[in-house]
Amino acid sequence: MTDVTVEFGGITALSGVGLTVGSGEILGVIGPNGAGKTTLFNVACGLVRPQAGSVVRSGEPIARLRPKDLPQLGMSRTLQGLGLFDRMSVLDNVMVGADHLSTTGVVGALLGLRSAGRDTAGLRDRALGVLVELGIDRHASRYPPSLPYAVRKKVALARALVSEPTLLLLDEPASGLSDAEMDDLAATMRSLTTRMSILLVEHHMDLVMSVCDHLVVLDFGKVIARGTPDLVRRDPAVLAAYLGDEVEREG
Ligand SMILES: Nc1ncnc2c1ncn2[C@@H]1O[C@H](COP(=O)(O)OP(=O)(O)OP(=O)(O)O)[C@@H](O)[C@H]1O
Repeated sequence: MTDVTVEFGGITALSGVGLTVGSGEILGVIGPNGAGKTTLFNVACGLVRPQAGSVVRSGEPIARLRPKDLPQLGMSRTLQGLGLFDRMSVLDNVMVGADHLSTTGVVGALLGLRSAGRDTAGLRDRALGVLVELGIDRHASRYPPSLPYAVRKKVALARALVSEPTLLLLDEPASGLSDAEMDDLAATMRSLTTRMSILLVEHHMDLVMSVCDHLVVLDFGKVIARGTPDLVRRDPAVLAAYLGDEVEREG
């Protein structure tokens, strides 16, 4: 992103924000409540269009990024609300994430269109492969409402992975997870970096500090610090921003 500014009415949610997710790196975006993290994530996935600045992918500015353009750009996202289909099996939920790779469409296959059969066999294999990678293949034929939250989160991640993105956008993937589940998520994220970059927006400091290569810290819509977790952790501007947040909450 270069020089991205977003205003909602009179509120400046982002002001001249620039960041780069390097190849194979995990870039974390952190900041106190209201700092602009969600807005930044929404700009990255085309849900919010900035008033100024641009989103650049592989050196090319993207004129009007929309969420449906993400697969063609080698991008994929998970959202805080998991957005799984309750009446579809885990495997079908994951296959939906790869719809653009199929000529007839997964939806066509799910509707029983015969022409879609051969086309989706490959996608089914790929979806199963991702479920195996995430250790949830035994749940392939289950329905999301019958599964624990952590497993449903993995299904949502699997759906984002099946399109084989080279840039994965994760919005608060650790929310609602136990410490052990978070360790598992961290290991998964690290292993994914062999084939993709990750932009991580996350509140949970332990995860951010342990898994990210670099961090960008927002406060009141501006970048107040950037660098390795070790550097950012000791930055006085970051400490002051978070301390202010604590004081406000306690008050
Ligand atoms: N749709 C909107 N309309 C008006 N103001 C908005 C809108 N979305 C965000 N804002 C404002 O923009 C600022 C940044 O909000 P944003 O949700 O991006 O911050 P955040 O860092 O994600 O916060 P949190 O950690 O609380 O989720 C806030 O002042 C927020 O009130």
